[in-house]
Amino acid sequence: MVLSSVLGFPRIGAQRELKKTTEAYWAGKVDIAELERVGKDLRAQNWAKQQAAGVDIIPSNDFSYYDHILDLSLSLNIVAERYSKYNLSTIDTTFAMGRGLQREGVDVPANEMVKWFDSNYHYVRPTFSHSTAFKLNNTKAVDEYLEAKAQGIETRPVLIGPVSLLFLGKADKDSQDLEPISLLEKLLPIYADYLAKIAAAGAASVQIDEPILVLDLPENVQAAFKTAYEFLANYQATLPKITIASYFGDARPNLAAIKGLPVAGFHYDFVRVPEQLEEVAAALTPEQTLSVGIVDGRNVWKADFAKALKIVEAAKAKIGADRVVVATSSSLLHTPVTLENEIKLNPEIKDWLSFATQKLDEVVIIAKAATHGVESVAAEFAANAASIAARASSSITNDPAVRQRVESITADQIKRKSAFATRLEEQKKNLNLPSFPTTTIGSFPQTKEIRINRNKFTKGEITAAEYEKFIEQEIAEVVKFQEEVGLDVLVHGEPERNDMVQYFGERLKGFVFTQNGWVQSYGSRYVRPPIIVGDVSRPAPMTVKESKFAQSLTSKPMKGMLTGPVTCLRWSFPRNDISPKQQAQQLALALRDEVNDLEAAGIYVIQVDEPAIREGLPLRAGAERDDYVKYAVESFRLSTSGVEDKTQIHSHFCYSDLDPAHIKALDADVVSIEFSKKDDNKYIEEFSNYPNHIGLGVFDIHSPRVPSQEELEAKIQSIVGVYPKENLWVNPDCGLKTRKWDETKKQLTNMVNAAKIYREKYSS
Ligand code: MET
Ligand SMILES: [Zn+2]
Repeated sequence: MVLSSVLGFPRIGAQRELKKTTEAYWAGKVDIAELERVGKDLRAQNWAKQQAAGVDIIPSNDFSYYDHILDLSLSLNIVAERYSKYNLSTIDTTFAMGRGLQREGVDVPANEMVKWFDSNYHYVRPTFSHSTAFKLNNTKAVDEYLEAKAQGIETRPVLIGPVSLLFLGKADKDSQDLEPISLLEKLLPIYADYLAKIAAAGAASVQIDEPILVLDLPENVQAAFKTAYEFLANYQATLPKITIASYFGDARPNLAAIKGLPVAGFHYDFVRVPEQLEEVAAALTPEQTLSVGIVDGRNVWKADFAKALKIVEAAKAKIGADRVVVATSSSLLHTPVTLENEIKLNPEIKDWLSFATQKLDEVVIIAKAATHGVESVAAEFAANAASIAARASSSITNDPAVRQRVESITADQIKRKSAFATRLEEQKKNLNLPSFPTTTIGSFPQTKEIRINRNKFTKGEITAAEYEKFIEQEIAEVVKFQEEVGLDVLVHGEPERNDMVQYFGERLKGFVFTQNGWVQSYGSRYVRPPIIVGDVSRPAPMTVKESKFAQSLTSKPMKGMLTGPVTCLRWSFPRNDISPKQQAQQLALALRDEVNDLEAAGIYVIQVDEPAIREGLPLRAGAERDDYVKYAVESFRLSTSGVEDKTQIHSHFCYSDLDPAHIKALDADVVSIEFSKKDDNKYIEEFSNYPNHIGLGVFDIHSPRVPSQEELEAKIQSIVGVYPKENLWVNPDCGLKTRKWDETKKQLTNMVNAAKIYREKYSS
């Protein structure tokens, strides 16, 4: 019998219940009991849903109020003294580590937050130091297992594995010489103890995620798998059966490191890399099971049942039905909760889609077909085949004019007219900026008022003219504020944008939108990625009106603000019927028209944000990665190279460890990079010979905390020591949309004043 399995389910709730309560808790509007009640409710619903769908292996401990990696850090006491010294409750420590905390007697910044592999989820990076003393602080996984059991549902707890936990963490400030993986032997007994408690509670098996198996790993990390899992196998107490889960890529290069480990089975992602079946199956011992991840945990398209079944059948043929499990490729955390409430979607397109809830059925149906034959689910298979065929032949997906334009892209289109040095001279004349110019990354606080008005407009309660007037007022306020505080390159504040990708998607042909398709990005920040269904083009200008209006209010340069082609692609659900490269090129051409239109309208500083460029980088070195870098860079250049030398192109990056070579290749005149939480010296040096101009973020915009002017001066000082000062800009890490106005005012005032100190210091 082939069992069905789910690696994790979205925890946010179909109506974003988790966000609403967490934010209410932060605002002091609900107490911890209410927060926990909502959490419990969500878990109960998710388990019940999976049970009702007939899923055999249902996960628990996939729930989190903020981030599941952070939760494990707390459970294992990976909590720096700067947090633990306040003796906050577990949940408040979690939030302090996730988002920083500043209130009476407490002032502590957040831990670094980084991309979860190549997804748009972010985890809070564990920080290890010589003084890290692992111990079991709580038994979250046990508690949630028992909670499900009390509901009559047997679950398989999920934990991040010890090797990945260490490897994905970093050395804390006070212990920069520490290599976290060296702590493995200290961590293992605590980890084993945790597993023993899970077994004692009655759990027969656990899913241990070791997602780093799809990365290029140093030898000592490869060797750590053997150390870890042999230790666990030999532990004095009984532990649950372990399935090691890998996802998002190719595990083959690390197969030697896990082959023969004393565990019950392995899970691999066959949506991403179906070719790995042969080798990973051959590496199993005769008792080990193979969990075949075949229903896409990362995208919204219906699984192709026939294609999926073929892979499952191939696995069966190799190792026998009883050792095969049909599973989601990864946790479903990365997909929206359900398609049921999408009443506005074009029914033709809706029929091509499958969200987390629908994917439960897919896993169950494919497992059934693998167990009892396709006849047992004949109707489901027939309907699926019809839907797959309908999409392949639909006119929605193909626009010959767009295809033609992509075909005719020339080398000249991906090159600015002159080299940077020449452009710089033109820009100096055109823009007349001081040294250490200050700017922001684009968005200003998205206030309740903005959201209310946008909602009213969407619902038709106010007219387009009324809404436009409201937006103009907002822009005017933001411009006025920036002039008062003394910023040099202004922005219009992006009040008209619900989201930096959605806004563009709504104005481009080829995208569709959901009403409730939210996916967690980090903490209580969720995004509703647009879905690219067809060839992309720009019917009309998208941002010119707002930027032009903003420029009319000030004599300072107004920065136009666009989301780059790769980011539009990465933060949407992409098509799986044409290549990502083709989609990026289509987007780049549409954006090129917009950039040129902005310039024609008198906007001479234009920022094209590419925060997602890093996350798209294939996880391993090799041809696929080289190819990505090439088309990602070319798409950016295609969108920005149509302008004159005097027009200054900015780009912006946040969240992740970037490769300076890739950023350099974009040839933007100015780049801004998230930086404030990177206190390690190596980051300061990383971009120090960057040839064009650069602004390293001086404060964390994810935190309500207001750094003092002195703190910001110290930040600038640390940069000035290493970088040519005439190349430097001063800016925050990223946009301010999630901040409150009072925080923003204080933060920017301190930032501008700190920059002025340096401007004076070096003027002569
Ligand atoms: C995630 S990058 C965000 C850039 C955008 N221009 C903003 O300021 O919001
Ligand atoms: Zn950003």
